[in-house]
Amino acid sequence: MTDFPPLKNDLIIRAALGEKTERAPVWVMRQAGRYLPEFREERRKHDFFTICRTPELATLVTLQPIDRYDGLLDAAIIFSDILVIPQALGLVVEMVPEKGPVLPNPLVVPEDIDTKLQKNVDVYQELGYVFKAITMTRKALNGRVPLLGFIGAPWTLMAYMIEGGGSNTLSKAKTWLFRYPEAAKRLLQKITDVAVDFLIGQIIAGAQMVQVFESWGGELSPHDFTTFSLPYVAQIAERVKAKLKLDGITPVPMTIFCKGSWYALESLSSIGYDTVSLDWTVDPVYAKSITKGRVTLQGNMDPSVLYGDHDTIRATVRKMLETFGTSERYIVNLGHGILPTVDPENMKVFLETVHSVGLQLNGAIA
Ligand SMILES: Cc1c2[nH]c(c1CCC(=O)O)Cc1[nH]c(c(CCC(=O)O)c1C)Cc1[nH]c(c(CCC(=O)O)c1C)Cc1[nH]c(c(C)c1CCC(=O)O)C2
Repeated sequence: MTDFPPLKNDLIIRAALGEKTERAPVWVMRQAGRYLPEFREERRKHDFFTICRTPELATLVTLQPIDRYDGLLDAAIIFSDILVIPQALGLVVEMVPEKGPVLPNPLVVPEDIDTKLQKNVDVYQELGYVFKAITMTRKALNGRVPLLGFIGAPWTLMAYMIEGGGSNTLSKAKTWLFRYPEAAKRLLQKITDVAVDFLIGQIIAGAQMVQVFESWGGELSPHDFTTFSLPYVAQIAERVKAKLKLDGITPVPMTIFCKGSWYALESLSSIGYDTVSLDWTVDPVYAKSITKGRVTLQGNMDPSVLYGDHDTIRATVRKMLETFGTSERYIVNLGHGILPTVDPENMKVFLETVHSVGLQLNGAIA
C-alpha cells in the first residue's frame, strides 16, 4: 500500500468504531456538488464523467468543500458516482444537465444480463481511474481529514440499469422482481461481485472509510427488502472485511445508507456494518432504541432545513445533537444529499453549529 501523510483528524473513524469523541464529527452527502459555485465552474468546463475519470479533476472537486469550509468538515468523499459500476459492467451512462443520469440502452429482458453485460469485470482495468483519484486525493488532503470511498448497493444499481435513469414508480425494475425473481437475483449477485472487488480496490487505494448507498431501499416492502436488498448489502460487508483480513489489510469502517428503509434498522445494525446512516423520516430516539448501541448512527437532518434561516438551522442542529448525543456512536450528516439550490453560507452555519454546540454539550467549553 502507498505511504500516506499521517492523519490529523480521526474523529469520524473513532466515532464509527464506537470510541469516545470530543464532539460529533460531521460531513455532508454530496458536499462536493452543484450548490458550490466553484463546482459549477468546473462543470461548465468538463462533462460530469470526465471529472470522475480524470484524477486531477476528481481531486480538485473533492477538495473544494474541504478548502471552503476549512477545518469544519471531518471527512472528504471521493468525487465519483454510484453509476460507474453499471458502466464497468458495459452499459452506457450519460449525465444530462437538469435531468440526471440516463442509460440509453438499459436491460429489458433477463437475457440482456448475458448479452448486454460483460461476463467478468476486472475492476482495476475498468475502474482503475477511481483508485488513482483516491490515491491522489488522499495525498492532496495531506492528513487533514479521512477520505471516504463509496459504492451504490445492488438493488439501487439494478433499478437504474433496468429503468434507464430515474423513475417515480420503478415499475420496470419491479417487474423483474415479481416476474423474473431468479433473473433479478442473478443480476443482483453479478453487481454484488463487482461491488465487493471495487470497494476492496478503493480501500487498498487509500479510502479510510466507505459507504454503501441503497438510495432506493425505501421503494421495497419490508419483505421484498429482505429478499432483494438485505442479503446483498450483508454480503458486501462480510466479503469485503473477510478478504481484507485474509490479505493482512486492516478493514476500514463501513457505513450502510438505505434511504426509506426505517423498518429494517434492526437488521441493518446486525450485518457487519459499523455505521448506519438514517434519512430524516427516522426518529433518533427510535433509531437509538432499536439499534442498541451496536452501530454508530449517522444523519439525519432534513436537507431542506438548509433553506431555513440561520436561527432555524442552529435550533435544528442543537435538537439533533441533544437527541443523538455528541460523544459516542454519532456522526452528523443530512438525511440525504445537500440540494443544489442551497446557499453555501447556510451550510457553513450548519457546520459551525455542529462544532460549537457539540463541544458545548460535551462540556469542553462552558
Ligand atoms: C442515487 C445516487 C447517484 N449518485 C450517488 C447516489 C447515491 C446518493 C443519493 O441517493 O443521492 C452518489 C454520489 N454522487 C456524487 C457523489 C460524490 C461525492 C459527494 O457526496 O460529494 C456521490 C456520493 C456526485 C454527483 N452525482 C451527480 C451530481 C450532479 C450532476 C452534475 O454535476 O450535473 C453530483 C455532484 C449526478 C447524479 N448521480 C445520481 C443522480 C440521481 C444524479 C442526478 C441528481 C443530482 O444531480 O443530484 C446517481
